[in-house]
Amino acid sequence: MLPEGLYAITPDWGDTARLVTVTEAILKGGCRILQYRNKATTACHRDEQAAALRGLTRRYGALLIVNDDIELAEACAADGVHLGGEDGDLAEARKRIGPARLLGASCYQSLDLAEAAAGAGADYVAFGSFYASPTKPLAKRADPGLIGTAKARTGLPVCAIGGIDLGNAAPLVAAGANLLAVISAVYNSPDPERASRDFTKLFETHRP
Ligand SMILES: Cc1ncc(COP(=O)(O)OP(=O)(O)O)c(N)n1
Ligand SMILES: Cc1ncsc1CCOP(=O)(O)O
Ligand SMILES: [Mg+2]
Repeated sequence: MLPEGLYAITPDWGDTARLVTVTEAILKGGCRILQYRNKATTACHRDEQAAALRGLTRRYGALLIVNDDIELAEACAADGVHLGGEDGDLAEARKRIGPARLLGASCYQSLDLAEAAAGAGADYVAFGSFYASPTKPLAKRADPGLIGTAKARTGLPVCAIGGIDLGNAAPLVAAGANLLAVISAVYNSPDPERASRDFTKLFETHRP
């Protein structure tokens, strides 16, 4: 079962001790779904970081999703994998990971992609970037109106991503987003535990 709320995604940090410390603060704040994403290191270092985050997420009863890499998701016993448009065929991925692991799909600004992802066996569909993203400044923008339509058309939980912070997140939750995927506003916060708690509270106050 997919939780709702903050979906923290790791930044491209090389320092595993710092990554684990800040991630632990985010989990203490209430986040129950974490994506391991590091586009800037070696496969060997990714193995080490993913294993550390697997141990940590288990201690907090949180799900661990691995970005891009089914092999790594299986190797670290993650709960699932997130794939974008250039990360392989979703139906094949579903076959490979079996029914037990979660499959998330990037749909950018496209309802057609979301319907195809649902047909291929995705467990959630992600749209974005909703705002200017410090992590992916060139990502195209998505309209919040997509959220309700995608939920109605796919019947799947919808994740919003891209430039989301505590000042702009509420309308996305009010529009029906089940998950808010966030990198900068939690990992670069002066108080990541508090940021996580405040994102979590938004779901109590703004969920439709
Ligand atoms: C929850 C979530 N949504 C979207 C993405 C982006 O995936 P993708 O387009 O494959 O880009 P990269 O993250 O691989 O750069 C995501 N990772 N997670
Ligand atoms: C991976 C990804 N895909 C679209 S925007 C984005 C990055 C989100 O990071 P931030 O929360 O720092 O904008
Ligand atoms: Mg990807």
